[in-house]
Amino acid sequence: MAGSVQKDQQQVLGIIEQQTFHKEESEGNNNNNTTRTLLESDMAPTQGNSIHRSGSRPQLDVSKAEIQGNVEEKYPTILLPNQSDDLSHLALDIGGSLIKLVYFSRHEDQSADDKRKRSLKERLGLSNRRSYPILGGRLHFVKFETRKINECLDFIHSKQLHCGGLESHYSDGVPDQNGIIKATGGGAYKYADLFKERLGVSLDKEDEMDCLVAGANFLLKAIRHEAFTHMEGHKEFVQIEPNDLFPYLLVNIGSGVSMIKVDGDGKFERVSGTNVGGGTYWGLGRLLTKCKSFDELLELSQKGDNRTMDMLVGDIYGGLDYSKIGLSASTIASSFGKTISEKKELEEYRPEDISLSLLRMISYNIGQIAYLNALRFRLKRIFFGGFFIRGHAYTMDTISFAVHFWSNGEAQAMFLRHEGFLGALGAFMSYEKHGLDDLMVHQLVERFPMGAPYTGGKIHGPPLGDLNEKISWMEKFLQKGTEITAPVPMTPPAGTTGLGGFEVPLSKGSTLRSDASALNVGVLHLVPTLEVFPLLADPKLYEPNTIDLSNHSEFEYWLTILSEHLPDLVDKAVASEGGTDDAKRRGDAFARAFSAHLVRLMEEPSAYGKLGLANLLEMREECLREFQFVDAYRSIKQRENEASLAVLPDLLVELDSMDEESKLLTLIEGVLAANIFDWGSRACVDLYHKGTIIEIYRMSRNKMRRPWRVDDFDDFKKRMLGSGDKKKPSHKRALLFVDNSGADIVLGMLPLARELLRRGTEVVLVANSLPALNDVTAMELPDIVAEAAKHCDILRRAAEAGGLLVDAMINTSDSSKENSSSVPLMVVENGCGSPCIDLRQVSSELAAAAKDADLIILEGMGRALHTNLNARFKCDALKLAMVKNQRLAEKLVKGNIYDCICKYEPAS
Ligand SMILES: CC(C)(COP(=O)(O)O)[C@@H](O)C(=O)NCCC(=O)O
Ligand SMILES: [Mn+2]
Repeated sequence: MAGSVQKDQQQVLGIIEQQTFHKEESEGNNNNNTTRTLLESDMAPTQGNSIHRSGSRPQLDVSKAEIQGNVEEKYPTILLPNQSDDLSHLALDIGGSLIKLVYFSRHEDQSADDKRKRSLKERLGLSNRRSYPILGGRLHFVKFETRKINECLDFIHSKQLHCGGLESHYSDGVPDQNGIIKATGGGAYKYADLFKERLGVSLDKEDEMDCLVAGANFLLKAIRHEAFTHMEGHKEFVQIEPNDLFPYLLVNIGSGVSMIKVDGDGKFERVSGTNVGGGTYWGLGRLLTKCKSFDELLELSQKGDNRTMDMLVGDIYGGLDYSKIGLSASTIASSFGKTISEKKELEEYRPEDISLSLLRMISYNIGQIAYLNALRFRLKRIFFGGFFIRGHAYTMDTISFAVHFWSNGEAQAMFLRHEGFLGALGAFMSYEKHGLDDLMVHQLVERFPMGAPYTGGKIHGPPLGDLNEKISWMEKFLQKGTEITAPVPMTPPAGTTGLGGFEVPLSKGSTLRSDASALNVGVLHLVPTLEVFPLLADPKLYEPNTIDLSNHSEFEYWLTILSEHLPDLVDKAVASEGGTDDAKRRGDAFARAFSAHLVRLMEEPSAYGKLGLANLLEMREECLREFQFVDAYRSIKQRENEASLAVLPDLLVELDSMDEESKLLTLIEGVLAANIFDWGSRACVDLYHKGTIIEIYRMSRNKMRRPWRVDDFDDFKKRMLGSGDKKKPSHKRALLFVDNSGADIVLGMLPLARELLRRGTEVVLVANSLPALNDVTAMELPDIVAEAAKHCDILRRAAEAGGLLVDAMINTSDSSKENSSSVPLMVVENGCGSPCIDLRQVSSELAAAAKDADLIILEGMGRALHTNLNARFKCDALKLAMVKNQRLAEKLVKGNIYDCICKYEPAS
C-alpha cells in the first residue's frame, strides 16, 4: 500500500502544518568529491540553495517536497529534499597533524503537536513550561589531516558551516562580513589568512589550554562512561559523578606534555610538564627508522619486540625477577640499554623494535611524571589526552602500568573516548549563550550512524553527504570487503601481556592497525526535553540493563541473535515500503550497515563505549531509521490490531461475568499470554507459522499455569482487593508501560487498564515515541483506544475524560452518551524508539505524568526483563513479561522459554 505520491506544495504544506516532521537528511547542493579521505561523524545535511530563514527560527523549505507512503494515512511521511538542518556553530582545533571540527546542527522541535498532546499538556500542566535554553540538535565530530586542509575548507563550504550561527541568517550562503569561527591550536594562527581568503571568515582564536580544560570538563560531566581505564589490553569504562569530578590532573600529550591541575570550570593551573612527549617520539623515531609519518611509526611498533633494545631486569639478574623490590624479570631496567653491550650498528636493529622501545620509554616516563604530580597535589584521578595517544593500546597500557606501579595501585590512569576532540569542543564551548554547559547527562544521547569516526589513527572513507551516497558506500563495502577501512571493522586489537605491556605482544598480525583499539565517536544528540524518570527510587544506583554484556560469551550470543534476525527484518522492512527497487536497495544497505556495526563490535566490544543489550536493540532501530525505514512492522501491526479488536467484545463479556478475584487473575494471565506476540523473538516468529493470532493467543492463555516462574500475584491481589475486611483505597494513578501491538495491547493491557479505571484509578498508557519492532506507539494508541471504546463504556468515558476521543467517531451500542464523570485514560510518549527503556532518559510528558502516579506496570521482555527487572521505584511496581528466549529464561530465572514473570514490589 505504500507508494510515492507527488503532491503539490500547497497540499504538502497543509500536512506539514498538522505534523511537524523530522527530516534527517537533505540532498542539497553538496559538491562532494569522492576522492576526499574524510571520515565524517554523520551524514551532515547540506544546505539547499533555497533556504529561507526569518527571525531566529528556520523555516521549512518545501521545494520538491513529496509524500512518501499512502496519502490517505493520517501522518504520511513527507520528504523535503531541500530542507536543511539549521546549522549553527562550528569550532575548530587546527593542530600540526590533524584538524578537528565540532559542529552543531539544530532541529526545530520534532514532535507533532497533535490533539492528544494538546489536551495532555493542559491536563498535566505542561502548556506553559519555559522554553529550553537551547534547541535540540546534534553535535558532529569530524577530522581531517592538516596537510589536506583544502579538503577541510571544501567540506565546510559544501555544508555552509561557516554561514550558520544563531545570530546570523543567510539565504544565499554568503557569510556575514563579521563572520567568525572559533578556533584553537597553532593552525588557528597559521591558517587564519587562508580561511579569510577561501571562506571569508575570521578565526577567533581561543587559548588552547582553556579549550582543553573546557572540553574535558564538558565530556566528563555530560557523558556517561566517557572515561575508561586500560590495563593489559582491557578497557573498563568508569562512571564519574559530576559532583565528584574535581580536582583532577589533565595530562595533555602533544608534541610536548602539559600537566594541568583542574579544580573546576575555568579553574585550572599548569603545574608541570615535560619536553619529552609526542614530538620526541616522532622526531627520534623518524631519525632512527626513516618512517614517513607518525602513524607509520606507531604501526611499526605493533610488530616490535623491545627486548632486543631494552635492558630488562631479567637481563641483569640472569633471567630472574628482582622480587625483593617488586620487579619482575620482564620489567624494563634501562630503555635502549641492551644496545650498549652489543656491537651492532643502527641498521642491524629492526625499525619495529626501535619504535616499540621508544614508545615505551616515552609513555612510561610520562606516566611516571604524571603520577608524581598527582601525588604532589593529592589528586586521585589522572586523565590522559592529546594526539600522542590516539587510542593506541600499547601506549595506554604503558602509561597505566607506570601510574599503577609507582602509586602501588592507589592512582588510576584514565583515558577519554573523545580525547582527540577536547580542544575543538572547548573552542565550541567558548561561543556564548549556546547553553551547552547547562546540559546534563540525561539530555545527551550518543548515536552511531554509518560513517561515524573513531578517535585517533588514520582518517578513512569518503564523505557521506546524503542517503544515496551512504547506500553507495555500503554497496562498495560489500564489493571490496575489508579493504575499505571505515566505518568498518578491522582486525582485533592486540592484547598486551604481563606487566602492563612491557612484554612481547601476543598478537602481531601484519594487518593490525595502530588504531585497531581506537574507539568510535558517535554523534551527540542534544535533547533538552529528556528527563530522569521521577519515580526511580535512586537514580544514582539505577542501571537499566539486567544482563552484563561485559561477559564475552553473553555479548557474543546477543550479537549472533541480532545477526540471525537480520534477513527476516530486512524482508519486513522492504515490504513495509512497498517492496520497491528503492526499498530493496535501502534494505540491502541497512543490512550491510548493521552487520558492519556487529562485526566491529565482535572485534572490539568497547568500540562504541559501554553498551548494554538495550543499546544494541536500539542501534538496530536507529540503523533502520538511518536508511529511512520508518516503521518496518506497520502492516503486521495493523493486521494484528484488527484481528484482536474483533475478539475484544467477547473477552470483555467473559471478564464481566467473573468474580473480582478470578477477574484480576484472568486479566494478569491475559497480559502474560498476549505478550507472546513479539516479532523480535525468533521462537515466537516460528510459532506464527503454525496458527492464526487468535489460535496462538488461546493456546497461550490455556497453557497458563500458576505458579509462574516469578509469581507475586497474591501480593498484588492483596494490594488491589485487600484481604478479609481490610480494603486499601485504589491507586490514584497508574502508569502502564505498554509493549506490543495486536493482542498484547488490545487483549492484554487495555482490559487491565479498563479494570483499573473501573476501580477509580487514572490510567496513563505509556508507549514508544517512535516505532520499534511491533511495539505500539503513542501516536497509534488513540485510534486503537477509540476502536476498543466502541465496545466498552468504561473505556469510552475514560478516553473522553482524558481527551483521547475529542472528535473520534464513537459509535457505541451503549445509550448513556452524556459525559458522566470518569477518571481519565491518557496516552503519553516515553521518549524512545527502542524495545527497551532507559528510565534515566524519558520524555518530559512522561516525567510530568509520573508526578501523581502511585502504581507503575512495566510490561514485556524489553521493558521489564532486559531492562528494569532490578529497578526500584518510589511507588508500587508490577513487572509482567513472558520470557521468549530459552537462554534468557535459564539465566534470569533458571526456567524455560515461555515461562512467565509477575514481579510485584510495593513502594520502597
Ligand atoms: C526484542 C525483544 C526484547 C522484544 O520483546 P518484548 O519487549 O516485545 O516482549 C525480544 O523479542 C528479544 O529479546 N528478542 C531477541 C531474542 C530472541 O530472538 O530469542
Ligand atoms: Mn515489544
